[in-house]
Amino acid sequence: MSKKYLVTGGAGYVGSVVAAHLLQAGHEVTVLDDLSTGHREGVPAGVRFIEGRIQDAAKWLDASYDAVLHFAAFSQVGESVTDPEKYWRNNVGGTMDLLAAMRDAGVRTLVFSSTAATYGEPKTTPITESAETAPTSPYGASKLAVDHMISGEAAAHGLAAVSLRYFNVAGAYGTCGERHDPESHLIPLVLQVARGKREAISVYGDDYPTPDGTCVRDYIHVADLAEAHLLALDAATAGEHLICNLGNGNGFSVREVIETVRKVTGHPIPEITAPRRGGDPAVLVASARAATDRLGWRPSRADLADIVTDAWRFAQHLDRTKES
Ligand SMILES: NC(=O)c1ccc[n+]([C@@H]2O[C@H](COP(=O)([O-])OP(=O)(O)OC[C@H]3O[C@@H](n4cnc5c(N)ncnc54)[C@H](O)[C@@H]3O)[C@@H](O)[C@H]2O)c1
Ligand SMILES: O=c1ccn([C@@H]2O[C@H](COP(=O)(O)OP(=O)(O)O[C@H]3O[C@H](CO)[C@H](O)[C@H](O)[C@H]3O)[C@@H](O)[C@H]2O)c(=O)[nH]1
Repeated sequence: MSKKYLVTGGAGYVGSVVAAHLLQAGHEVTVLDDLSTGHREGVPAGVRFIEGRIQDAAKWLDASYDAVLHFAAFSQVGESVTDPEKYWRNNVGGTMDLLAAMRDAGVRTLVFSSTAATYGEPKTTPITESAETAPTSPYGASKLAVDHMISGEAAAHGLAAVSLRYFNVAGAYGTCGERHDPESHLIPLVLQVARGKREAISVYGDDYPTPDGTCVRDYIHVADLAEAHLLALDAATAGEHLICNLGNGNGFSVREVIETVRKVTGHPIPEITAPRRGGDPAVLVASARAATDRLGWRPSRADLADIVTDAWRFAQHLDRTKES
């Protein structure tokens, strides 16, 4: 049955891919985005677009919406360390306003973009949802605060809520892909070398306790991630706040990623060994068992070469359309 959804942050990377999936499933989709880091042209055709802030969501939200999928946030880990108040105000303050607007409008289902950054430096691998949450950045702390806020909203006011804790999102879906500015994520940065936009890739540390000394991450295809959001909408239950990790359960090192980009693009990708980046855990790999058990989710694009191939195709699309 066709439903009506509000997607906050739907002009951004993950939100635009989820909006495209909702549309393809036959739903009516409205994107609310202030374009602070998003791109108007990234919003899929056929979606209603409102340029506005989640802080003002009450202006547009009404009982005709079946649920909100909430992606709008600032998400630069480094910036959150130097400008933490920006993160508390937007990610936490903005979500408080959004939850109030949902309560007032009687919209009682929420899917929220949480993050592996809520766990901080893991004590055991793979990471389950019962692992200690000890974020190492204000970004991670702001997302954890929102998770706590949502738990309270579910317990006190019967919200049906699912938080999805993404690990390293990568890849693209058609013309929806990753375009952060500045870019900090490994795969788009390595692809910038292949596109001739940067000379070499810096490898942040090769003395970690991992097989090749570089950090290991769990890369998940953004289209697999999007499918989990549709399943989460079905699984959401009044009064419950379900939290699920989303990852493939496989770790790839920084050097393995660079090597995969060399194979996919045919470019030599020069690399420079640089000092460690502050706050990077050596290994972050998800247990996605809860997502499988509770949502019925199974990733189908776990191969790193497939993920990089889709990201490369999107980068070439940007070059063709002369975008950055
Ligand atoms: N990309 C990742 O690897 C990753 C990993 C874990 C979690 N997340 C989370 O997923 C979500 C989406 O991330 P992304 O990579 O697509 O980021 P993005 O920056 O591409 O998208 C965020 C969108 O939110 C919008 N926005 C920000 N504040 C807003 C506000 N107050 N009102 C309205 N719109 C606002 C921006 O303009 C942007 O379009 C974020 O909540 C992020 O914390 C992302
Ligand atoms: O130029 C670069 C960029 C990154 N890296 C390394 O590549 C790995 C992946 O880095 P990303 O910046 O792509 O991703 P992170 O693992 O830092 O970040 C991810 O995990 C975080 C939780 O720790 C947040 O959830 C964040 O949103 C999510 O993208 C890290 O070891 C990083 O040090 C490099 O060596 N060189």
